[in-house]
Amino acid sequence: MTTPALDIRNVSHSYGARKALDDVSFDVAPGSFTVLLGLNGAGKSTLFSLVTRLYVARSGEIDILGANVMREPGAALRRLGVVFQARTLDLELSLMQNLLYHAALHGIGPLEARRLGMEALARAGLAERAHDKARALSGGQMRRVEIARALLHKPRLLLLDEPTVGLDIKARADLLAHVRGLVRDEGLGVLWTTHLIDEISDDDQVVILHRGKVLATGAAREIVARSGAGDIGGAFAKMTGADERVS
Ligand SMILES: Nc1ncnc2c1ncn2[C@@H]1O[C@H](COP(=O)(O)OP(=O)(O)OP(=O)(O)O)[C@@H](O)[C@H]1O
Repeated sequence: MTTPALDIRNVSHSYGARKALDDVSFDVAPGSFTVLLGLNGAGKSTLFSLVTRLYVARSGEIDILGANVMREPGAALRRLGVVFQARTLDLELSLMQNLLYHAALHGIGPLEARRLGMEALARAGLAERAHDKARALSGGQMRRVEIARALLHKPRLLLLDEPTVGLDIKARADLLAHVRGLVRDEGLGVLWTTHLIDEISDDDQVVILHRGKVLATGAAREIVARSGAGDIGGAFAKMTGADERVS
């Protein structure tokens, strides 16, 4: 069996008495676009914090390409790229400076960092903007730079936490197409969190997370078929109660 890009087994986490994650298990295969679908408060950000080791899981195991985040954190985190929900570019720096800063944090020397930076910007369609300040970019372009930065050290797993928040319809579609292209062309494993049904394609892998529990995993079309609903929004509503529709 191929080693999963991300393997989450029986993970639980509480904030005081509030259980944010309850025995969560799923995996992300290499070269798969996996959507973590859940409403606000489902536990998506908590899960991100555990995978990135911002928090320590109270119970359960998390492996990134076979490296355990607790026992081998250095190896695990080197295989991981993350795009957080909040924007994190320095707007006063150029795109290249933003990338070089990240490369330095990963111990990549300046010459190699410039080469990798130009390569990453070209992949993002932004090579000609390398020396523009980040402030001059549109929201969608900024997201692409954040993705380029997250991929600079060549991780095999990319996590994106609600990356389309604040983008218009076209920028959302472009960003989705860009990331799906990375999955297809480079075999990256991607975990994309959202509460937006229309970001899911029939062939995507989906994990439905609701109030800290995984309610379903599998290809979107299989989840829909199993539920007897007409579409993934209907399947979600059936599983969670009709009043809890995702948009
Ligand atoms: N630092 C914290 N202290 C206490 N409770 C928290 C904390 N962070 C999250 N929670 C609670 O844990 C649960 C899961 O929250 P989490 O932010 O992980 O969900 P989410 O799916 O990412 O939602 P959102 O999209 O709104 O960020 C919620 O009930 C939330 O109120």
